[in-house]
Amino acid sequence: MAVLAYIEHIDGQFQKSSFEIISYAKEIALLTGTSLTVVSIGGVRDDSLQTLGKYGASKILRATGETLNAFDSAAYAAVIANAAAAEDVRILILPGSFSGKGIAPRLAVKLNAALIPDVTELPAIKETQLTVKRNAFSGKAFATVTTGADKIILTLSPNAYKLVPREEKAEILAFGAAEASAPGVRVKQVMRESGKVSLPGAEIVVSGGRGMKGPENWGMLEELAELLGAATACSKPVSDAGWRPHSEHVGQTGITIAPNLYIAIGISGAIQHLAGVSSSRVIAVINKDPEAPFFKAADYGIAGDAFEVIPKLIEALKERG
Ligand SMILES: Cc1cc2nc3c(=O)[nH]c(=O)nc-3n(C[C@H](O)[C@H](O)[C@H](O)COP(=O)(O)OP(=O)(O)OC[C@H]3O[C@@H](n4cnc5c(N)ncnc54)[C@H](O)[C@@H]3O)c2cc1C
Repeated sequence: MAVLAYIEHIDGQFQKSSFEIISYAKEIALLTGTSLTVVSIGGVRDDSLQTLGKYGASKILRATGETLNAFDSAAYAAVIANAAAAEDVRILILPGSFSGKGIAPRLAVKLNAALIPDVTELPAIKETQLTVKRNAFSGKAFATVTTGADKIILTLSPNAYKLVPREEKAEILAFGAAEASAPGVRVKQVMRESGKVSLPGAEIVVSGGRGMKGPENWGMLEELAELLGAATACSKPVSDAGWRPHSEHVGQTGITIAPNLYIAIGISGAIQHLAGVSSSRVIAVINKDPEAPFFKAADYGIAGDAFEVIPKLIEALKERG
């Protein structure tokens, strides 16, 4: 019984999160003495697919077709379900991303599988029982879940597993598109902001809150982000006010991120905000109120006015070159 991993790409390019999925899935295949099959959906060039061999993908099923050019959770779930049946799979690994969260429940229903979302560690597998740790309550707690189900789907939290370099020669096989019914919503065009670091998989995130006073002050956050190679994010009231796009809103009702470094500027640290960022490896807070709750969750803190601190940080980074 093989292990199957679904990996996503942006315009044909794989991100670090996909290599994490393959590293993690390969380790489970080794633990269970089985093989790993990777499913890639949509237009990806052969040379990009070949790079997956560096993390242990030796068999890649590539599904292409008109209905698969834009993300559609029903169509993608149908392809992965077909691949799981063809490969006689017990354990499926999906990213804990927007698309993974859309596909996983549909797939669980199709395959009559147990779904364990947001796992953070390798599972312990004893005979038919699989036990794994997962994030619970928006990252405020961990749960340890055991299942003996015939089919098991795990979604892996971003940045939860290391990259494990391996040298495998990837064999790429064309896989038939699913007979998915016509999607209810048809995507006509996808426009991406080019040249910006994408928030979900970013290593460093510079985030601003209501303490930034208004959208006209975001220039310095963007400059800081650019110098650090970081993505930008914001608190909910900031996106609600239209200062920043909703795609940047992190927290309980926004997206969940787990970068290596999260820099929170002028954000109070409400529990609903922390729910989306508390898995960050290092948290640095800049707030003019030394009593701001965010300092309790921070690894580093600067109690100071953002309008004085940020220009100094920018200057120091420029001097460093
Ligand atoms: C059901 C529900 C869901 C929610 N979901 C989310 C969510 O997903 N994400 C989210 O972010 N919020 C969410 N919220 C809102 C959350 O409770 C907070 O209201 C919000 O996070 C506060 O945003 P803020 O920290 O930007 O603003 P504020 O609370 O107004 O804090 C601004 C901070 O900036 C500091 N400051 C002011 N001026 C400066 C300066 N010059 N320099 C440095 N610091 C300065 C202040 O000291 C203060 O700490 C949710 C609320 C509810 C009820």
